[in-house]
Order: sequence, then C-alpha cells, then structure tokens
Amino acid sequence: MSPTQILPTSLNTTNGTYYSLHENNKECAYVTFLAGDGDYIKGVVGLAKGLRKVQAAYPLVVAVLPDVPEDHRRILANQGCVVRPIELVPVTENKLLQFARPYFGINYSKLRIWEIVEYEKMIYLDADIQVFENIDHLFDMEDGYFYGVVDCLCEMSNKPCNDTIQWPTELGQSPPYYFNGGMFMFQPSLSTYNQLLDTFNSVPSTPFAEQDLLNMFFKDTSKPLDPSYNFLLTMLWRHPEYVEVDKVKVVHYCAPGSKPWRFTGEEPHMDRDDVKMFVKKWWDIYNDDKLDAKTISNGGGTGDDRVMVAAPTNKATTTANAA
Ligand SMILES: O=c1ccn([C@@H]2O[C@H](COP(=O)(O)OP(=O)(O)O[C@H]3O[C@H](CO)[C@H](O)[C@H](O)[C@H]3O)[C@@H](O)[C@H]2O)c(=O)[nH]1
Ligand SMILES: O[C@H]1[C@H](O)[C@@H](O)[C@H](O)[C@@H](O)[C@H]1O
Repeated sequence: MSPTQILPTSLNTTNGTYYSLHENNKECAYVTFLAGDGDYIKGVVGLAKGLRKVQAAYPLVVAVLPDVPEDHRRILANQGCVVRPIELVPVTENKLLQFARPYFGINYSKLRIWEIVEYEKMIYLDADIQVFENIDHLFDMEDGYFYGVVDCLCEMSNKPCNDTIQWPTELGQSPPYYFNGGMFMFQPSLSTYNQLLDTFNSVPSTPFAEQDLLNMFFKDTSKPLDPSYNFLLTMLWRHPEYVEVDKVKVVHYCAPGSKPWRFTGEEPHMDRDDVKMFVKKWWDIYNDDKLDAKTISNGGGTGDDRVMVAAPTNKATTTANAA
C-alpha cells in the first residue's frame, strides 16, 4: 500500500506505520494499555480524541492484550491509533495476594511497553486519563530518567492523609518520591524490560502491583513532574491545598466511581461540582464528532487501502492501513 496524500516532512515510514520525530530526531509516541473486552476502550477512544484536540504531534500507540477483541482493535485503528499487540505478563497464584483492587494484577502486563523499541521515548497514559493541554514538550526533557507525578496512598490504606507514603517494605528501601503509575515518560529498551521482568519474578506482589514495582525499580533514576501533568481527582478532597484547577493539563479519573464512561455520581465524593465539571469535560471531547480521525480513500476505493489521518493537527501523525 502506498499512500497518495502529501505527508508532513516530519514523518518517516516503516511497514506502513507513520512515526513522528521530535526536535532531536527521535521517534516519540504516546502509549496506553488496553486489556479485555470491557468498557475501558471508551477511555482509549476518548484519549485519542483528546490528544487530537490538543494537536499532539505524536501518535497514540495502544498496547493491547490478546483478549482485546478484533472489533475493538478496529475501532481504535479507525481512531488513528497504532494498535500494538503485547503478551500477558502472567501473575502466578502465589502473587494473587492482596491487591488494592482485584484487577490490579493485570496491570503488570503494562511492563511490556518497554518492549516497544520502535520508539525511543514514550509517554504512558492510562485509559482513564484525559489530556486537556498539549504536553509534547515533555519529550524534550533530558534522556535517561523515568519521569512521573507524585502520588500518595492514604485513601486506599484507610489511614488519614498525612503525606506519608505507605511503602511496601517487602520491596526494600523506599523511593525518594512515590509516583502514580497512570502517567510517566520512559525510554523503551529490551534490556530494561528484561530487568523489569526479572525484578517482577523475584519480589512478592504488593497492593499497587506494577505501580509499586516501577517505583522500586526506578527509585534512583526518577524525576518528578509537576502534578498538573497527572492530576489525580482524589487530590480535590485529599490535598485541596495543593490543587490549582486552572493549571491542570492532564486529568486522571482514578478515584472509585469517577471513570467518566461509568459515572453515576453515587460513590463517595462523586457529587462534588468540580468532579462533575471534569467528567463533563471528558464527555465533551468523547462526543465531539469533529475529533474523530478522518479517513481518506487512497484512490482505489476498497476499504483495505484507506489511510488514516489525524484531524486537525499541525504536525499530524497516524497509522496507515487501519482496516
Ligand atoms: O479491565 C481493565 C483494567 C485496566 N485496564 C488498563 O489499565 C489501566 C489501569 O487501571 P485503572 O485505570 O483502573 O487503575 P487506577 O487508575 O485505579 O490505578 C492506579 O494503580 C494501578 C495499580 O495497578 C495502576 O498503576 C494504574 O496505572 C494507576 O493509575 C486502565 O486505565 C486501562 O488502561 C484495562 O484496559 N482493562
Ligand atoms: O495510586 C492510587 C491509585 O491511582 C488509585 O487508583 C487511586 O484511587 C488512588 O487515589 C491513588 O493514590
């Protein structure tokens, strides 16, 4: 297949997939993770549209586990995403201990994104995240570090928040900062992936699964980002003194009951006006048809030779052969 439309000069092509280069000529991308045939796909579609709205210059790669059905993969490709199959990182019986939420075990498969070495630098975003301002500039930060936003665990430990992280001591010395696992910038590398997996196999599971593991693994090479790059909704009631709603760039709907596509307003804190405002902002993007990827026919007319282009971006990026 050879696309006929004029491609921006910042793009090159390998096997029909178009990658963007950032200022230092490195291939960069956003990446999210999708498991199962449930409704998290709505989060990914919302995220793809959100990135398009802020004119992100880099594609959204979706790392999909084998249990993501074909029709869901097609929806994502039609939204301009690069669909990238990954294998499960299985959690053995003796690891299925006390995760903070029963499904957190699946999140160890997120470690597979270090295998996506066709890109040099990636920003990981959970499917329950929305991007309200362009954050491409993060890719220009110094290489060699793991960048994330500081979290706290008080809510789930049922202890009053006192800014003290309940670090799982079975993972050794606590890190200088405890990062949330929903948003981070990293450099894919097979050797790092192998070391991550060795570490996974040699330590017990802990309540926050891969989030704890990543904090342990990168404790000496991590740097904190401003909280506006991963605004945890829980901060609205947990640490209101730190919240600057107007400065928020990226919102993480991590609080129980806050995933916009499941929102009923019934769970604790969900009747707050600020929570409802952020949920509405997510829906405004999700429902905006103008943010759908546009399909350009490649002359021949069959569905198989379509080229997806992201609408409306300046440096535009996307994936080809979506069908
Ligand atoms: O059935 C599922 C469950 C999860 N996910 C993916 O995994 C991500 C993480 O799951 P949640 O968003 O439900 O997790 P939380 O935000 O509640 O939890 C936090 O703790 C987790 C511990 O495992 C992870 O680190 C996660 O990134 C971090 O934000 C989702 O966004 C989504 O991308 C799916 O695709 N399908
Ligand atoms: O790291 C955790 C995690 O992201 C949970 O899902 C969220 O509810 C908590 O607020 C947060 O501290």
